Amino acid sequence: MSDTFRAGFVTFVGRPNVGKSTLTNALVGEKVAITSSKPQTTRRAIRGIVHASTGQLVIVDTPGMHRPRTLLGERLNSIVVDTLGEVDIIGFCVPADEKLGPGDRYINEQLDQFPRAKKVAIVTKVDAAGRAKVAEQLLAVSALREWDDIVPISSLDGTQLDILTQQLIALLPESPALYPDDAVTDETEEARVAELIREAALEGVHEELPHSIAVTIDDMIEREDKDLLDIYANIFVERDSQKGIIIGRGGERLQDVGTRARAEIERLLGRQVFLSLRVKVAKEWQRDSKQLGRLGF
Ligand SMILES: Nc1nc2c(ncn2[C@@H]2O[C@H](COP(=O)(O)OP(=O)(O)OP(=O)(O)O)[C@@H](O)[C@H]2O)c(=O)[nH]1
Repeated sequence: MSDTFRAGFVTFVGRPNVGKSTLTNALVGEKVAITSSKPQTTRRAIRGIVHASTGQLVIVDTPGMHRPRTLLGERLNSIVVDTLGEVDIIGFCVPADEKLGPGDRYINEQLDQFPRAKKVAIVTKVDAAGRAKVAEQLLAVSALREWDDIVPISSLDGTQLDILTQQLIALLPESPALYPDDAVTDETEEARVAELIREAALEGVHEELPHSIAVTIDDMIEREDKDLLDIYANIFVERDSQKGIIIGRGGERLQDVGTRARAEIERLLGRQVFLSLRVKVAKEWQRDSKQLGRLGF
């Protein structure tokens, strides 16, 4: 072991649902990227920061690569390309419990455009596959290209996460720390609160609705007579019918979203909050560049 300190950026790519956000959270040890069983819930380049004695690993979380169908889709893809051009390491994630498919191969081929980045294959979810299947997947992945490393992991039970951190840091350039050693993310508190609300609103909704939800924060203000933070937020959807789905019969669903979001926000901020949620319709916001800008994309 040398005492060289290393620091730099990594991003995880892979098909939707392969476990990129869960891996980010597991490595950072705190909830920074939202996770969901729905594909493509990640929209922003969120950084999580892993601190080790050997170095500092800054994780840039990108949306899954996919073929764009809307303006939002195009912006997401351009975020991915911008991100990949800047990072030191690209971690290509494939799940152990599904055979390599055309989607994985497509993404792997895209990586040729980023010769500067080291490339590490990460076989995720090994807890969900038997030993033979994991071995088979490692073999299949190693045939795709000359990887700088191949690491099988599980974010769920923690298998090999320390090893992955060490291997990734070993591939980073020599550098002093890039962030203070108590920082876990450079996202603003407000952006993290908005993401937690979006995550709560996404739970249990189907099909195209996930892409139609955006959250903005109007205000976060201290209550005068109490140790309480008042948060005023908007949930934007694209159509009146979607508004009904979010609100639910007699407002029941919205109340439930508020309760779950508030619990997560209180955990993040370590204090009591009052959360006021309003559901608004912004017609076809995904296709409208002015509205995309207003909603933070
Ligand atoms: N069994 C198992 N499931 C996992 C593991 N990691 C993630 N998952 C599950 O896989 C699903 C997708 O995980 P995410 O982390 O949201 O996947 P993602 O690749 O970030 O997805 P997008 O944001 O859609 O690109 C969730 O239901 C996770 O609980 C793991 O190590 N083992």
